[in-house]
Amino acid sequence: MSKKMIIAGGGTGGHIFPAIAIAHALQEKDPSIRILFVGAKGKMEMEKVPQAGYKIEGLDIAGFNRSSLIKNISLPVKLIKSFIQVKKIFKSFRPDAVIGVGGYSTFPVLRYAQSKGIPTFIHESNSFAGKANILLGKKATTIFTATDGMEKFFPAAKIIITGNPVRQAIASMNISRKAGLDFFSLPENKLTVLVIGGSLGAKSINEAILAHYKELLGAGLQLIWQTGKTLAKEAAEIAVEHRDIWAAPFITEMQYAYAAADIIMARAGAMTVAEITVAKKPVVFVPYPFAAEDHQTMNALQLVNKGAAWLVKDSDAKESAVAKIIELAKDAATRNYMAEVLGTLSITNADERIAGEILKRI
Ligand SMILES: CC(=O)N[C@H]1[C@@H](OP(=O)(O)OP(=O)(O)OC[C@H]2O[C@@H](n3ccc(=O)[nH]c3=O)[C@H](O)[C@@H]2O)O[C@H](CO)[C@@H](O)[C@@H]1O
Repeated sequence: MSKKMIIAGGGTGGHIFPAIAIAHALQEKDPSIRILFVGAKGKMEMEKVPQAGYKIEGLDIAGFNRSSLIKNISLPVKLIKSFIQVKKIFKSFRPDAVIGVGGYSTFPVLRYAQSKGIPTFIHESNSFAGKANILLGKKATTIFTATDGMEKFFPAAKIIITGNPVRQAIASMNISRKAGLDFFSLPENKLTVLVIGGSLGAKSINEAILAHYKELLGAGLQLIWQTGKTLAKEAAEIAVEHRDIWAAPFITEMQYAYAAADIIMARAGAMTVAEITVAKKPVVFVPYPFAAEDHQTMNALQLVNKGAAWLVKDSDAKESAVAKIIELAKDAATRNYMAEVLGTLSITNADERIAGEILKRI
């Protein structure tokens, strides 16, 4: 009998893309497996998961809004509604196992599975575990983590350190720099700076580029700029004026961006960090300072402490992030050193390992 699995989570790319990577790896190991994603209505997964070829159901769930408490009034109702939806989904799909990748839908789906004695698996991509995952970890079958030292959040015997599952299009790194640059219609003779604001974009990074892009161009650099939604219009206007700038709110084919890049400026979301180690491109991180427990700074420091990256604080971004990029562009020795260290940290088989460990246990 073919096995059936639910993958639950989403909200941002940092949860969706590793989930898709795990789904592909499961399917590769056992093509008869049936996979259903469960996400949150209106969130990015409702678009990205079907694009990757999988079915998804959306729950009416919402996250806890830290900035506006009043917006949480409808939360209990939504939670109850989503538990009813989850019950229905389980009744018709009858999963043999459930995988939680973090984000809105993870909690109700895994909680329900655990109450029914269905094996649950968690993937925690950050070096600081989220509250929902900590709670779910107690009854989970196995918890896959990106880094060591996670025993402070989860039962030690359940942890397997796999690293973060970078999707194969990026992990295989089989695109040349020229093919990457061609994709963005940029020439080969200039160093290329790739700016990644994370799946939702980064306001402070965009403001830094807007204020100083002329210095970047003046230093002979060209730019691939992923803006997210904020300031996307301004960026698009500048890109029309300047042939050396390519800008868009979202880059679907990130493998071309990594191939084209010589230097990266980025937020330090867990998957972005994992992908940069695979791409082995020198990087200046500007971590998002309001992520839970400042985990982006922790993600970035793991590379910075090894000499594989530089860090600019969000509050200094406008002032000095572009200057740091120009400094790095002039310093080939540091760039080479960073690339070398990044190579020693890269993990390209986490998807396969996670899939293998799950299949062993169900
Ligand atoms: C603000 C915030 O709380 N962000 C969190 C969120 O970030 P976010 O969703 O930005 O997460 P990550 O940096 O981990 O991953 C982004 C993913 O989106 C992809 N991508 C991004 C831009 C683009 O144009 N195209 C594209 O495909 C990247 O290749 C990557 O696979 O989830 C991460 C993983 O839990 C956390 O570490 C981050 O702290």
